[in-house]
Amino acid sequence: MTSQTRSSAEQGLWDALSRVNDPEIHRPITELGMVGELRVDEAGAAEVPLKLTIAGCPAAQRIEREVREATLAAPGITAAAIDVSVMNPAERQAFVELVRGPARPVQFGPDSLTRVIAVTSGKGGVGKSSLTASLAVALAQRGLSVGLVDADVFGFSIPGILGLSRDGVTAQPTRVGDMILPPETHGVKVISIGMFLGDADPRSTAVSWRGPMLHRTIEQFLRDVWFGDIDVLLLDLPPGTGDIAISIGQLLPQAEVLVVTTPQEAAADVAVRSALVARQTGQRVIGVIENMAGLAQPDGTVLELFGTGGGAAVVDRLNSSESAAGQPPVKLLGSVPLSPDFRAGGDSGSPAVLTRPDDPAAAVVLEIAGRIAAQGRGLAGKSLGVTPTR
Ligand SMILES: Nc1ncnc2c1ncn2[C@@H]1O[C@H](COP(=O)(O)OP(=O)(O)OP(=O)(O)O)[C@@H](O)[C@H]1O
Repeated sequence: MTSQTRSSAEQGLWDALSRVNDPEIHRPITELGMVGELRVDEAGAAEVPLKLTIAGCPAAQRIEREVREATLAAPGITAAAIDVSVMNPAERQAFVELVRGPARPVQFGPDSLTRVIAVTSGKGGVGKSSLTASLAVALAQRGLSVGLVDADVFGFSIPGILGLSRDGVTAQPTRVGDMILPPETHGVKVISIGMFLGDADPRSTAVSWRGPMLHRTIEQFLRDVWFGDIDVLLLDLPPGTGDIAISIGQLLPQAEVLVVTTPQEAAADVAVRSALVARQTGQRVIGVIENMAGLAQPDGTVLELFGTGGGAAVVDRLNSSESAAGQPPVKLLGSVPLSPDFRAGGDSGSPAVLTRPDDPAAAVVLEIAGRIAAQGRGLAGKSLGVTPTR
């Protein structure tokens, strides 16, 4: 049925339904082939065939409710019968191609306008995942559309920190054909290896893969997981200078890199090394974040549990290294103090940047997010697709 063959009541209903968005794709269901040939009889009774992408679609109830409400609110409609079915394979393939385009390139290549920021550290346990998740939420709160890839395949913790994994059960991505839609939480689209373990409990499941398998997994995350037009993609890398860091360098050479360290000298040493690997693969280090800095005591003194100066030391060494030639100077973006509430927010899946923005650690992370958002993406080396005129 086309707009020419619809009665005016049917056209009014179609227009009303075009204001209902698919909650995962964020586009009108009428554009996505999810509404079939609708009918309105002379008494104003409407029949709406609604096609869901897959059986058991997690958003099914919400879509059906919104379609019913929109139908009953359309001009002249007196009754609504919503006939829910599931797309056949050809319709599903058409849906995927409509959303993603016919080809399946690795997303976020050199011509993408999405800023890609990989977060790295030398040592484990310095708070890299907590900061990456909190920065993602803070950037989303500033109105940016944000994706987050948990590439820390051995130590994946992002689903837990963001409340997508509770009591051993982790949110699952929706699969439509070969397209994977990442779960969204606190405004961030998140994908993690922890979401691909089937029924295994992520708390007690080890992922022990060699380099090629890791490379393929990251490549699949960037090819099959559909993030849409996002402003920023954050990647939580495993600590150190291993296979994943090198894969990211190959797959996303335009990625910018944030380095997380603690104030401790031993952490600073290895943090510098991980940043140098990133530079070797062509990535630009945009800043250093010092985490686990002094904890304020009730008597006003500050407990420097991990010493002081690690963040500044990493900045100095990166700026004085030979690899700094031709690079903009690296800055210390902030020093995040130790904070029991910040830790507790991550443990409970409710990041302190949302629930306790005045917490000293959360406040610094919010400030850093503001600084990163203000930097914008460097367009050096990027083809803008314009030809100079004389
Ligand atoms: N500023 C902070 N104050 C208090 N606790 C913190 C802070 N930052 C991180 N933590 C806590 O430290 C622990 C380690 O943090 P996290 O898992 O983010 O580190 P990581 O560097 O990603 O570790 P790995 O890479 O080894 O997985 C967590 O329990 C986290 O809640």
